[in-house]
Amino acid sequence: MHVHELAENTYRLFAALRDTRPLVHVVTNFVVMNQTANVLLALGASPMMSWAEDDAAYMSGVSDALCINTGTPVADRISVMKSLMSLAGDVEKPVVLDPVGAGAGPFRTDIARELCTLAPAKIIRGNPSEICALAADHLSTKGVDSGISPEQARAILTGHGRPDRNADDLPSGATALLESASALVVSGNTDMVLGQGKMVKIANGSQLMGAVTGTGCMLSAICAAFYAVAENGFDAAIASVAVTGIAGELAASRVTGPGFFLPHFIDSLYALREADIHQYLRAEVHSL
Ligand SMILES: Nc1ncnc2c1ncn2[C@@H]1O[C@H](COP(=O)(O)OP(=O)(O)OP(=O)(O)O)[C@@H](O)[C@H]1O
Ligand SMILES: Cc1ncsc1CCO
Ligand SMILES: [Mg+2]
Repeated sequence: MHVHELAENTYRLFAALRDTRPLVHVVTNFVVMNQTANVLLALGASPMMSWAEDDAAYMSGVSDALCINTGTPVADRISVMKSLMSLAGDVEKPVVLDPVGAGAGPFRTDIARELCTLAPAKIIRGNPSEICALAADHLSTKGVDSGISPEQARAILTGHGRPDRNADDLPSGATALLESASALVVSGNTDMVLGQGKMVKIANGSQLMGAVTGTGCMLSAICAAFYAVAENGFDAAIASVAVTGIAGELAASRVTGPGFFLPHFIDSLYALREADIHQYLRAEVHSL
């Protein structure tokens, strides 16, 4: 597929999102809850941030997509996350799992791994070491930050460089994890979207996105909004990464540091035009 087709598909999904205004139920961490709701509104979706167990069955019945983020995993939240993912799995509702801090100690890693077994129609979006902690038992996350680069993650996830690897009979970490997901998004200076046998690399974004907290969490919520209107998780993930990166780049061009970055990111998402997607998208398609 050509970058022009990726841009066209991204805009088609963006327009569909704005037309339908999907209800996105987000159970996320206490650090980013408010900014995530504002980002979803600016994008054109309708956010709902409840984490009450009493609310779970009703919300699951009316929401168009679910985003689960394990950033502040207190007991009540873990329990409602599991209930919501199971309910979503029953009706094949689009789900995004953001395994914040997977690979930073056994507590978080185990929670993320258990959530991975629920709701197969899901995008898993994390930074390089979070995804590698799920796919390849590679434990290198520093708190909530990645301990490895996207390129190192690519080598680990595809099994590249492993002496025992036989492409025919040994599934790579990514392939095995994709049995419980429709797409994997590994974010960083370059983002990778992995699906069965295919990968798209997207080089948009700005260093400032790593200088404020929660851009990854917001990307995951954006993935859920796009998944609500997309035919599959892979296309939803590409559109989400593209839109987030381009809005981030436009915001970064208007500020001198992280302090004002976030409001400009919200404004850039709100004002994003079809022409911006065509002009700025930098993507490459690879086979895995
Ligand atoms: N150096 C960079 N250059 C370009 N874009 C970046 C850079 N660092 C992060 N990004 C972008 O920021 C977003 C979040 O990615 P990141 O890997 O920082 O997530 P994260 O570690 O999960 O963040 P958080 O935990 O703070 O939510 C992605 O859209 C990514 O493309
Ligand atoms: C900083 C931080 N700590 C727990 S969750 C979170 C938000 C970014 O993942
Ligand atoms: Mg994160």
